[in-house]
Formats: sequence, structure tokens, C-alpha cells
Amino acid sequence: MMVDYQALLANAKTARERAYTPYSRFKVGAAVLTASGQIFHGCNIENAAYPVCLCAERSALAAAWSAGEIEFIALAVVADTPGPVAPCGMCRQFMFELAPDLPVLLANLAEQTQHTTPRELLPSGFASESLNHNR
Ligand SMILES: O=c1ccn([C@H]2C[C@H](O)[C@@H](CO)O2)c(=O)[nH]1
Ligand SMILES: [Zn+2]
Repeated sequence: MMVDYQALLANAKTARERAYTPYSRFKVGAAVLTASGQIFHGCNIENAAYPVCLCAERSALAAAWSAGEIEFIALAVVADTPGPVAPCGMCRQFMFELAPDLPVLLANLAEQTQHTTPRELLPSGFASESLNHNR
């Protein structure tokens, strides 16, 4: 499937506007294109108990997955950062599990971009094959 990254990034920017960030004031948006051609949005949703905060990347992938859209084509993430936004470690692990080779577009509002994948973002990532119960 040909991916319209400009459109995906525009969706991520729209999602970013919906972020709930009373604590950090740092808004992040994400958009994932699935095999059916649908786009699912994600934004960060914070909490007074800080560790409960949900990132935009996990929000978007969970929205798609919960809708039964488990085949991801591409993911865009955007924030108001000096360069392309850098996903947190938890999101890197989360993305690595569900879609290690998913094309990921990291961007900022000025549309400085970086194309990458979860595998590239999390070298030597922990995966289910590492678990004892598989041996
Ligand atoms: O890639 C990122 C980086 C940070 N955040 C969120 C978590 C928290 O709500 C805020 C500040 O870290 O930004 C994301 O959603 N995605
Ligand atoms: Zn994160």
C-alpha cells in the first residue's frame, strides 16, 4: 500500500490538539494507518498520578488494535520539539511487540521528519522469544 505520509502527519497533528496535558503542557499526537485503509488517532492523556500518563503512540496503537485493526501499515508521531519527536522507552517497547518493522514517521510541527522502525528505535529489544516458558 502506498502511504501518504503528509496525510498521516496531518492526522497526527489533529490528534495532538486533543491531548490532555495539564501537567507537562507537552502535547503529542499520533496516527496509525491500518491495512483496511483506516486511520486511528492517538494523543497523550496525563494523570495527576504521573506514572499513569498515556503516550500518544500507545494511545493510537491501542485504539486501532481494540477496533480489530491489528495490521498496521504506518505510524506518524508529532510534537512541538526542536527536531523529530523521540518516543519514550515504554512506547519503543510497546511498538516493538506489536509491529517491530512498522514504518514510523517521527516529526515536529515544522515538519522536520525522521523515518524509522521500532526495531531501529529499540536495538536488542526484549521480546517474547526471550521468555523461559517458550523453552
Ligand atoms: O513520544 C512521546 C514523548 C512523550 N509523550 C508524552 C508523555 C507525557 O504526557 C508528555 C511529557 O513527557 O509527553 C508522548 O506522548 N510521546
Ligand atoms: Zn511513550
